[in-house]
Amino acid sequence: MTHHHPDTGPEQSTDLRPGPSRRRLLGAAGAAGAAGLALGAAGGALGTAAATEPPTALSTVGSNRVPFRGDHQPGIIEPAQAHGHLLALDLAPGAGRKEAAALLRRWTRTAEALMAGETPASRLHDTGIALDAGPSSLTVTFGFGRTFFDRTGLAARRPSALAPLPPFSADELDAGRSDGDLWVQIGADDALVAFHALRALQREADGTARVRWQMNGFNRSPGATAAPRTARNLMGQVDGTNNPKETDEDFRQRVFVPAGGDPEWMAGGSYAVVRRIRMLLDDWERVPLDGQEKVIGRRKSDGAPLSGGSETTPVDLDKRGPDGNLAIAADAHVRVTAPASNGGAAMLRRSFSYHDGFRDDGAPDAGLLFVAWQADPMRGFVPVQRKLDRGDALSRFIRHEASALFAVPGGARKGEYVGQRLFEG
Ligand SMILES: C=CC1=C(C)c2cc3[nH]c(cc4nc(cc5[nH]c(cc1n2)c(C)c5CCC(=O)O)C(CCC(=O)O)=C4C)c(C)c3C=C
Ligand SMILES: [Fe+2]
Repeated sequence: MTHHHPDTGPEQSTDLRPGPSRRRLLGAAGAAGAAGLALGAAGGALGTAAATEPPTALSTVGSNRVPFRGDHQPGIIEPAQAHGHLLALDLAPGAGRKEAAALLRRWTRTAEALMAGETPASRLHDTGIALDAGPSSLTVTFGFGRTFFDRTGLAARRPSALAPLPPFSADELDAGRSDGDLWVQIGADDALVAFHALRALQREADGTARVRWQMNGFNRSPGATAAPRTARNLMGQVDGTNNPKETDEDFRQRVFVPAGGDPEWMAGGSYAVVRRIRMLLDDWERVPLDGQEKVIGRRKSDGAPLSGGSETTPVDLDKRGPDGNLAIAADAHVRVTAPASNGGAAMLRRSFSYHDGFRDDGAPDAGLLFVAWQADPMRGFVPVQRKLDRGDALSRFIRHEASALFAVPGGARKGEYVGQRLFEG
């Protein structure tokens, strides 16, 4: 059971998560049922000594739990968490199909335990980093890069959708921070829970796969705004508004590979395009507000389209102002990226911001760990990026510095490990 708010951006569904807080609250307050809940919540007001109180219940942030098993892997349609780690690994020399399958088995067991808020099976060696914390909406997602299939003798099963992304003229890609045999995406609303998972999973790869690159990202913390809202990126824009919605008729078709699709082992899976996009914030922040809004085609304060209405009002690309000019400029980012401008191409964007300090030139090394999900990159990211590459207004303020594409298989069903249908199908 996973949910995505029907009308709003990635950050908006703290109240829609499966089983918010109840499980932990009951655990904390003993077996007192609803009375325990009330006691747990009102404990402070009773003013009694801590020693005689049941332990204070975890807040909803810690207690939120995302199910690991299902048709799709977690970490795709759930709201992006406050903390993210992206990890790409290459198989070690000598590691092949058998070792890779064993790794996916270990990873599956550990990811399932961690997402349930349990200590992993190798608890004797657990680092203890996440002790005291609940699952905190932890999700772990696994993917395979193009090179994985050669190294494991599985080239015949490589999806054609994993063909290398075409080069784009504005690319300034760092090969060392691009691609990779294996990919792990970790998200959690607590930084220690996220790092704990990163460390546990990386250690389990010891001897089988080595870290190729690793990136850290973040989003707004749940509860930081008075009411749930779409998150902002580091340019200050409301970002995620016009994502495909789970309630859209074609949502699944756009995001997930159908059963009977090609290859069959990818049924229920999706393709993740990962781009590290640095923002030229010094240049951006010099642009006056109305200029910034023109670049995107939406108002900065509330994300409403410049064609009128509120954040969720559909964008009217034909609307003209009293001066006869297009309300949303010809090169505005939302016009260039709209499905209507790209033969219907669409993707589910689920990104993290990043900040890695300052560069030698004094500029912030900050931007977007752009993660886009789609059933087929040729009907999602590729046509849209081709169009952006020809120069939308935003291109002047960003640099694509790393790129990767991963096949993310469907969710593990009961008794299965992630990717089992690839290895054993
Ligand atoms: C190739 C795909 C895309 C890249 C790369 C990309 C980079 C990028 N985008 C923003 C900020 C915003 N993007 C917005 C909308 C939007 N962006 C894409 C695609 C890419 N963006 C799409 C498909 C859309 C939706 C278009 C539509 O149908 O309306 C918005 C507006 C709010 C929203 O709908 O999310 C913002 C803001 C940045 C900063 C960035 C690179 C750093
Ligand atoms: Fe965008």
